[in-house]
Amino acid sequence: MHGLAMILSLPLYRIPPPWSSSPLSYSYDLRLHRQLASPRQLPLLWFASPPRLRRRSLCTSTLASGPATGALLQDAGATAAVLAGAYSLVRAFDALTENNLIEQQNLSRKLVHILSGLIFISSWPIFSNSAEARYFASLVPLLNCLRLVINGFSLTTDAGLVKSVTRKGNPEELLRGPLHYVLILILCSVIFWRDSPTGIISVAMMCGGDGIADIIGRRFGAQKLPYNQHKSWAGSCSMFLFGFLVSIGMLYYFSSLGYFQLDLTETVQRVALVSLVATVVESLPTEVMDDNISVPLVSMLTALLTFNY
Ligand SMILES: C/C(=C\COP(=O)(O)O)CCC[C@H](C)CCC[C@H](C)CCCC(C)C
Ligand SMILES: Nc1ccn([C@@H]2O[C@H](COP(=O)(O)OP(=O)(O)O)[C@@H](O)[C@H]2O)c(=O)n1
Repeated sequence: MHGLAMILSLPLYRIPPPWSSSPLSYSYDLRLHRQLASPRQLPLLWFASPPRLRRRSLCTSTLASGPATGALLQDAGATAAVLAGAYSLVRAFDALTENNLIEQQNLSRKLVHILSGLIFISSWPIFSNSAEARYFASLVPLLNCLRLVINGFSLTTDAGLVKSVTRKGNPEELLRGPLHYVLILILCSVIFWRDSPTGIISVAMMCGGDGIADIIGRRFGAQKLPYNQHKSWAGSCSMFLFGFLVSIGMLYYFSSLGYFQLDLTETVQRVALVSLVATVVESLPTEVMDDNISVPLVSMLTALLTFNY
């Protein structure tokens, strides 16, 4: 059976809406299990199959080498691919700024700020279901952490990196916002991973919420906050809205892949609360803690208290 015919022969499963309060139906599991039992028909849904079913197909397809070896190879490949993606993203924005396709270095930095973390957590499903997968994934921010430290102390000079992720082009700046950013990604990968909404929401608020606040606030932030003349209503409102929408979108993405099931109404209420708390904290006129620490940490705490995992 050639490729197209094979794909067309696949029964079109309707993945139960991730917001359904009832767990995956037995008939769905049974049908998908039947489908996965035959390696030749590893369906396009393999990627989207609930993790517990994926283990069987992985074992089926790696009987010769053993499931552990298959998972190790999968995680090593995924780590290499995401590392390459991280390097390419920074290089791409460096080139766009160099060629004046992005007129402002700050805009370039903020787009790297928004995209890096969101694409990173979006890549989590390509890692295996092994217990070690989260540690492989955390290698990406860890190696970027080392890169920031080495360049931050000017042990080497990566001009493209400095230009793409610093405000003023000083290498020491790499040791503040960017370093805090990757440390949070390591923490969320190892502690929460893709099994909990907490880490996903924290990264979404740090990247989507805090990142957009700067872009919108700098451009449309004429009306300053009464208690902080450096922050504006436009920046804070955009942080709340974008942080909320990106968090909901990322939770939908992971729940549609079967990592967890969430009740829509409760999730909207809880994420709105997390986004509100993070937005208020970000707007405070304190310089005690970098936003890349305070925003994800307060999001983590609020999400843990509301989602309980
Ligand atoms: C610009 C960044 C932080 C600065 O924040 P702020 O000072 O504006 O508040 C982000 C720094 C990103 C870092 C250099 C690279 C991180 C890569 C990430 C771990 C993996 C991305 C992989 C994906 C495939 C792009
Ligand atoms: N809530 C916010 C956040 C930022 N901003 C604007 O974005 C600029 C940078 O914000 P920021 O110092 O929080 O930037 P980062 O620390 O996130 O890099 C501020 O000086 C404001 O012009 C805003 O107007 N309202």
